[in-house]
Amino acid sequence: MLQVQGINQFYGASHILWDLDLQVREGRCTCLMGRNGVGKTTLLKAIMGLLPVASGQIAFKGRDLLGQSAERRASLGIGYVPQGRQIFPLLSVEENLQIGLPARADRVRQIPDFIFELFPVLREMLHRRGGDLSGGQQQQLAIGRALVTDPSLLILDEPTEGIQPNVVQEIGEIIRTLNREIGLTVLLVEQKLPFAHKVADDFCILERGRSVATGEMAALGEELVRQYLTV
Ligand SMILES: Nc1ncnc2c1ncn2[C@@H]1O[C@H](COP(=O)(O)OP(=O)(O)OP(=O)(O)O)[C@@H](O)[C@H]1O
Repeated sequence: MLQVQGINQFYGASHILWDLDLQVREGRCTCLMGRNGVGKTTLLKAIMGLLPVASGQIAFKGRDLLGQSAERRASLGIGYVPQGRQIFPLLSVEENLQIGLPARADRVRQIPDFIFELFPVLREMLHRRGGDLSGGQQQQLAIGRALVTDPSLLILDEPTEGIQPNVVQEIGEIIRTLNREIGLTVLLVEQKLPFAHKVADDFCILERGRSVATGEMAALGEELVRQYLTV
């Protein structure tokens, strides 16, 4: 569904992503792994069009993405939940969700009902300020906001970061439901190995901006974990 080929990316003179390939198969959940600073967030931002790339190709459902704006990539069916969630603390839950919808002069921004079926707490908290929600509720809000346009690929950057351990499991169940029951293809960055094992089908490990190992999650061996993932 998503094919990244030979991507090179620079921050100024710093070469961050090196000839990087990534395949995300339709209907599956792929986990992008690697230690801090290896380029995971940079890769997601490049896919979303939030950072320019120097060379390479990115295709979504066979269509070239690199010539498209970030807004256009979202409208083609890619939802993005950034690292740190980035909800607006002073806006209501409803306003935060509406921000995910494209602006239409001819009608009120209507939040689809399935969002509240997936996240009943967001309906309960609809008029509360985003900043008043707990960390887990904010993560649901951030995922809900990425889903209001009904994407076919959902990209999540460290969805469990800063979330209490008992809520991490809840976030995992939400991602599993989205992927296995609703059929969304998922690409996520995740550093917690047990969580990755629970939700993901495939892995791709980055090391210093290069893809160094890929495969099925069930086959991720101890040697790769020791070499590239443990700190
Ligand atoms: N805006 C920026 N300007 C310059 N260098 C940057 C910028 N953002 C990130 N970097 C550098 O790019 C490299 C990759 O960073 P990136 O955030 O993509 O890594 P990551 O794997 O997502 O790490 P983490 O798990 O800590 O979020 C790091 O060396 C980082 O210092």
